Amino acid sequence: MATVADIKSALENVKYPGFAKSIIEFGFVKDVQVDGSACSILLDITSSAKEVEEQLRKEISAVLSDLVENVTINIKKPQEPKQHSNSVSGKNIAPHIKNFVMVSSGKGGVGKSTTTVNLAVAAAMQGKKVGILDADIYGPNIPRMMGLQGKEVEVIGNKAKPFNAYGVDVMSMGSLMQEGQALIWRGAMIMKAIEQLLRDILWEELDILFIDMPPGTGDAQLTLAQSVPVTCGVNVTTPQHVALDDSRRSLDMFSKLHIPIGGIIENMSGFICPKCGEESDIFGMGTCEALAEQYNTQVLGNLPIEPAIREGGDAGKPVVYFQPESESAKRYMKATQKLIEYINEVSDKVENASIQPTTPPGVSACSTAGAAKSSNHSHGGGCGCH
Ligand SMILES: Nc1ncnc2c1ncn2[C@@H]1O[C@H](COP(=O)(O)OP(=O)(O)OP(=O)(O)O)[C@@H](O)[C@H]1O
Repeated sequence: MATVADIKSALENVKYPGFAKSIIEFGFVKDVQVDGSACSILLDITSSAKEVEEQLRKEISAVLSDLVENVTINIKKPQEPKQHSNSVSGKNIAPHIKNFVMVSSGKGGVGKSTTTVNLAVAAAMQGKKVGILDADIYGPNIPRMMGLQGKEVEVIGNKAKPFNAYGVDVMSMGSLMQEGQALIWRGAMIMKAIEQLLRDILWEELDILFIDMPPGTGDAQLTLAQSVPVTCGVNVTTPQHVALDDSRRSLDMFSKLHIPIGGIIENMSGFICPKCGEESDIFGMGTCEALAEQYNTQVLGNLPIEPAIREGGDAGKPVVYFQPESESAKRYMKATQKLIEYINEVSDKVENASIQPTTPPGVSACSTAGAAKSSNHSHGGGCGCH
């Protein structure tokens, strides 16, 4: 029968992967116990790599196979360093903002800006210090939706002060560009614009900055992910299968950029008749559950087509603030609560501020001229009850 000394002596033949010394010489073997034909070993190693653990398990089992029948190997190792969206660039150009939520959609017109506004206002109503950065350079609708259209930006030094509406700090490319001016955005310009919106705006200390991205997966998403540690992404989609295919691309992008997925908002999920209050299925309902499961995330909420949502958007009066008793407002509040819970779970205990900022002197974004596109589509229709 093998003894502890026999086991230790066999383990002297197991080299620590990548080194000439054995795990015994390194002092990584912390405990060996033998019980008849079984033995258990406790290792405490310095690498978090999966490959190192796998190799050690294989080699230990091999050297002990003649001595004992059953081997239990327990390995203590450091936690794998967490990948952030900015892990490669190491940049964090807005360290005083605790959490960044990237609101994305696979395609345009699905209600991404509407969702951003209502989630942000709901988060402020739930006591958070919140901002919205409208980075949708192709169609910056946030000023209209927050009742800020046409307001002049206040410039202090060479930085711009965000507006405040309904308890939320807001800055939009739309407020910095001259309305109606067309501009073709190319890669480098998009990157510069996104960086300036983070660096040259006097953002206060915020708990959450919601960022309304241009639709799709392009340079803007990449730049943002490399510029700050994005806490999580929220995907907005409508329930039709064609929209879900686009959403997959958007969700794949989150994964590639190491952005945790906070959840999916299924927008225009059914229709609530303003006259009878009845909910009817128009584009399909509940189709995002399977998508959420596939990406190991959650559906934050199913938002119906409700005229009050569109009217609130057009009038600059977010439904969650002005009609808190409406079904949509309640669902936005619930979705926000779920999102905040998720943020609390994933956000590191390490303060964002402890990641060293890189702040080369920037040029004020206020000088940037461009286009403001307004794309408010109305979703009317009826449930057929009248
Ligand atoms: N659940 C809803 N019920 C009723 N109207 C809605 C709903 N969601 C969005 N809308 C309306 O649909 C239109 C498009 O919404 P929004 O601008 O938020 O979409 P988007 O995805 O941000 O579009 P873009 O790609 O142009 O930025 C707006 O008029 C908005 O008020």
